[in-house]
Amino acid sequence: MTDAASSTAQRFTEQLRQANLTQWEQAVGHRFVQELFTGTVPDAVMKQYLIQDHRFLDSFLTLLGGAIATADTFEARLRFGRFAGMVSGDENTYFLRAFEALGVTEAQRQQTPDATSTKGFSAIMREAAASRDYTAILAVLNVAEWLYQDWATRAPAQLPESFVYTEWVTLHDNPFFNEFVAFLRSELDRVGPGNAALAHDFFQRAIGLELAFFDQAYQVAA
Ligand SMILES: Cc1ncc(C[n+]2csc(CCO)c2C)c(N)n1
Repeated sequence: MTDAASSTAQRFTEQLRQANLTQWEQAVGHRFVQELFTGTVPDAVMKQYLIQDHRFLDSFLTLLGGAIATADTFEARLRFGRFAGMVSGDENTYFLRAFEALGVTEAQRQQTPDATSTKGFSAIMREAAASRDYTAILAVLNVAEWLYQDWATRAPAQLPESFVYTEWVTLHDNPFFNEFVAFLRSELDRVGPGNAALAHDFFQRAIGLELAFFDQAYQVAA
């Protein structure tokens, strides 16, 4: 192996992914992802997924706030700040437009209880943010962002017609997002080895929740 290749193989974030590869691939290759690419997610499943994911976004912003508070460089704080602005803008309008296109009413959204995996995600994101530990926060952020980028970049060139599907792919595969994932990985590569057990713990739990999150969308009456 060349020096460059061996140092790539030893990246801390790659070690984390390799340690959880089975679950990672199960999530990235999930039925939901396959059906998203072909535009064949049953409407009831897509509605349930998006209702739950819109709630996920609320806790996610708490986690980003934790990253802004605990990052150890000004540059990192600026990056997280810019990203928080993007998430609070474009992505939020995607949800609202998708709810309208799918005929999801405000009442339906309010009456739908939190799925177990939504509660689990909310809890781990709040736990990581409350820990005030930059490594723990980065471990959860890396799973949430990198795993989504991984499946989105595996999408076929020809995407479905409806923006409900297509935009959910392109939101997770575009130059701004890809650069942010690269940044998240380099930050965890840098600080993670100093607190490896903690990083592994949060990373592993977050992957299990990602898988459960896709699964729960199918646990609705179609
Ligand atoms: C369960 C679940 N896990 C990860 C993501 C991905 N994600 C969450 S917030 C965010 C930032 C802006 O897009 C991204 C990429 C998701 N949506 N739902």
